[in-house]
Amino acid sequence: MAGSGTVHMRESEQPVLSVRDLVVEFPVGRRQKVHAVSGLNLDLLAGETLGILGESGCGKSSAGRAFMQMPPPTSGSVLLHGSELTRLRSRELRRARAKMQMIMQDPVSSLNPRRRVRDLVAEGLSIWGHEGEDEDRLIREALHAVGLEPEVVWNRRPHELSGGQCQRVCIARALMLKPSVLICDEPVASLDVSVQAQILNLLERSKRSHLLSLVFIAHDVAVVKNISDRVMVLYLGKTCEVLPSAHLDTRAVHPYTRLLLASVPEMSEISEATESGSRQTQPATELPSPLDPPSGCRFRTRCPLATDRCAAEEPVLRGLGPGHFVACHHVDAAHVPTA
Ligand SMILES: Nc1ncnc2c1ncn2[C@@H]1O[C@H](COP(=O)(O)OP(=O)(O)OP(=O)(O)O)[C@@H](O)[C@H]1O
Repeated sequence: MAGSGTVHMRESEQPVLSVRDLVVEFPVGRRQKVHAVSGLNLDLLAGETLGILGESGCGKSSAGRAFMQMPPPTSGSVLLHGSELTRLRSRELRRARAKMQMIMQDPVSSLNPRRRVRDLVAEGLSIWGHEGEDEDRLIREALHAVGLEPEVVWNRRPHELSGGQCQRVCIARALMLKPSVLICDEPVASLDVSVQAQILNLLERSKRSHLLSLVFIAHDVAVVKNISDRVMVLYLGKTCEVLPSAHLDTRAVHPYTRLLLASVPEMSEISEATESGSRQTQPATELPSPLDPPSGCRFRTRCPLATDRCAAEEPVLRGLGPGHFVACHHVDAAHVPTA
């Protein structure tokens, strides 16, 4: 199903999360709309981390929020363990959604400032009927698991914690619901560099201990490469390329992926070494308006390879090799370095 943009590496497995033809649009005034996500397809397999990479404004957060139905997408399908979330209403949706939790970029503002840590972590427990005598024990265990001392933070409010501690509370709160999918939307972007690695390690550990699948949304190429098994590159709401993260810097061929790699010094050295003269990336320019995206290939206005065909015909996502898909008229398997 490469032509439909489906990215499914281990064909025999049932995905935990399947997204088909996802469209997210935001009306602006009477006539216009922001085309935030335009026909996204993905399969997330058990235990894998899928990175979604792209510049600010490419639609990463809109996609992640639409997976959660916060708000529901304009159209398309979101199947979680085979259950179609877009058709569920209120109570059923809350229950189904407990299996998919989201960690946001700004942990402080995603916590109710008036509530204490104990109550913040307890939020949502009622969905699983864990209220009652063992609730405090579960909360203590959850705090321990994310590296917080329950005795120290129990009665604290978010403003009495650091950003990293607030993100740990958010992770504890999410894990309390025993999700199978965790959507992490730029979970370290607002944190000090010294704390970022700790939170990334905690997410890795939580993934293993809770048998989670992760969708990891970020604009930071190095962070996405390090934490993900596969990377999906998004540009103006469309998928450009999907490939195993281990091959991101050596085998990526879409001109947009190469542009992103060129912005990372240690990766651009490798990219330049594998790049032919005709595939040099252009310097960064402005993202076109998502109110009126370019016709055909949305990247064509910034692409060094663009031709008339790119304006007339939208490239379809097609397979170049195992787990490697690209949507570009001008690259094929022969462009993928083999070394
Ligand atoms: N509620 C909204 N109303 C109108 N436009 C929106 C809304 N939310 C997002 N957008 C627009 O949709 C487009 C995609 O935004 P989105 O936040 O999904 O991108 P992103 O890749 O996650 O970027 P960032 O990392 O900056 O959040 C942007 O043009 C943004 O301005």
